[in-house]
Amino acid sequence: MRTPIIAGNWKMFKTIAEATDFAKQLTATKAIEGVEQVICAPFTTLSALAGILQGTPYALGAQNVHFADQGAFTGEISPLMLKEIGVKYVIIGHSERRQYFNETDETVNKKVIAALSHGLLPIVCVGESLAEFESGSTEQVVRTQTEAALNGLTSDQVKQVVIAYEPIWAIGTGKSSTAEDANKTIGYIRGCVERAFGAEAAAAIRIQYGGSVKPDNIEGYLRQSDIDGALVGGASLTVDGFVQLVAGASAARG
Ligand SMILES: O=C[C@H](O)COP(=O)(O)O
Repeated sequence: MRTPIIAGNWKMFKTIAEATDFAKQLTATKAIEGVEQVICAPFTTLSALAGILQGTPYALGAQNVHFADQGAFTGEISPLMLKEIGVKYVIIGHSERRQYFNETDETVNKKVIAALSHGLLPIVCVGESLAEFESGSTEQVVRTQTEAALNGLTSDQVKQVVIAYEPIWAIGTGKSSTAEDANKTIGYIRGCVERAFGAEAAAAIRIQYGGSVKPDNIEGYLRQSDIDGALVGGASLTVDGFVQLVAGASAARG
C-alpha cells in the first residue's frame, strides 16, 4: 500500500517572516496521520523552516536543484547544499521551469540522478500543454517525459521517486482534469514505469496529480486507484488550506 503524499508548492511566494509564521501555525495544529506532508518552499526560507519543522510530521522540499555538487554556476543551488539544510524532497522539471527556464528532459534526468545520489527524493513533474491535450498527445508526452526523467536509474531508485502528473492547462487556471481522466493518465504513466523497470517498481512508485487541486476536489482524486497524492500550488499557501487538503486526502483513504 502506497502512503499518500500531499506536497504544497509555494512557488515564488512567502518571505522568511511569512514562511516562519505559516510553519509555527501548522506545527501548532493537530497532525493528521497516514498522509505524508511536504512543504516545498523558496530557497531563502528553507533554513528557517528546517528549524521549525525538524522532528515534526512535516517534511521540507525545495523547488529546484542543480545537478552538480559545486562549481561556477551563478545563481544555482546544489544537492549538497539542500541536504545540509535538512531538505528531504525536491521538485524537478516543473512545467514553469521547463517553460521559463529552459529545463529540458536531459537536465531533468541529470537532476534526478544527482538528487538521488545525495539522498534527496525527487518529485518529477510531467504533463502536457493545452495544444497537446487537444491533439490527443497526452500519453505520448507523459511517456517521453517519464522515460527521459528516469533514464539510467535502477528499479530500487525508481521506487523512491515521486512523479507529479500536472496537465499544464490545469495549473493555476481553476480548470482541473476530471479525477477519472487524471487516473487514466496516471495509470498509463505507471504502465510506462512497469515496462521500463518492472512490476515491483511500478507498484511502489507514487504518482500525484497536480493542477487546480483544492480542498473541495481533493477527495475525488485520492479515491482513484492510481492517484497517490497531490502537488498543490495556490491552495497550499494558507495553513487552513493546507490542513484541509491533507484532511481531504486522509478522508478519501478512510
Ligand atoms: O506545483 C503545483 C502546480 O503547479 C499546481 O498549481 P495550482 O494548484 O496553483 O494549480
